[in-house]
Amino acid sequence: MSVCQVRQLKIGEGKPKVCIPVVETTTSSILKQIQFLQSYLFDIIELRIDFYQDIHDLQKVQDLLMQIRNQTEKPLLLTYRSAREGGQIQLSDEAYLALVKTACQSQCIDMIDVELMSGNVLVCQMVDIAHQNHVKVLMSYHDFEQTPKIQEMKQYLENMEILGADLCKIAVMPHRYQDVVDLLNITMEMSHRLSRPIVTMSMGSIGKISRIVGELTGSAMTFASVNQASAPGQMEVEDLQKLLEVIHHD
Ligand SMILES: O=C1C[C@@](O)(C(=O)O)C[C@@H](O)[C@@H]1O
Repeated sequence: MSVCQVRQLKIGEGKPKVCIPVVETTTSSILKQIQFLQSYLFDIIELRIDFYQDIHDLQKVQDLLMQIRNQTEKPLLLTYRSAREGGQIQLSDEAYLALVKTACQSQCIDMIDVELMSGNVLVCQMVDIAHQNHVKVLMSYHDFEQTPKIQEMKQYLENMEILGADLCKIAVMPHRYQDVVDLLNITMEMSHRLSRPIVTMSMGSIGKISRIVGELTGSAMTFASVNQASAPGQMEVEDLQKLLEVIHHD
């Protein structure tokens, strides 16, 4: 597996890196939650900005990012998850681009989520802005309804690499155990084939196994919750850390 370094963190090496999404809606509740997280063991904070009530006010977004940066040195991933892919709101292309620009230029974030399905032109613009500002791109694809065909999932991951992703991520919904096994199989294959770390998860209850076996299959990051999950199947961080430790090998 290849490695993507963010601050001191080497994503793609050793145990999967644990990311905790913050899904609060106001500046004060977001800052409070991040303060609260300090007592937990994890690697990355994901700010789910689609939950933020002032997402349309870019000055407020910038101020928020600044306050977060002053509060924690943890690697910070900024994610706008579109309603189309299971998030809270749908921004226009212009608003999405402006948000990405503000976040990357703030110099307060380390990684940004870019949705593959935004279209190649927009994706390339966002990747350029991120890289000009030394922000890593976690490119993503989500399907909350089903697990796409194997060939399709592989193609998504390949396209992400071609479009300049630093990390390539897919999150899909299983309906049967075979869907979970398919996801694990393509993870193993693509983590060898691509020259970027990949992140995969099979959501929901039957997909939980995919959130703990990344060290074996080659999924470099896994998402866990503290009180509030941002997707079905996420485990509480303490439970996840125990399971990752049990599976860990030298
Ligand atoms: O894309 C992902 C993965 C995720 O959907 C999950 O299944 O854990 C959770 C989201 O917050 C994150 O942006």
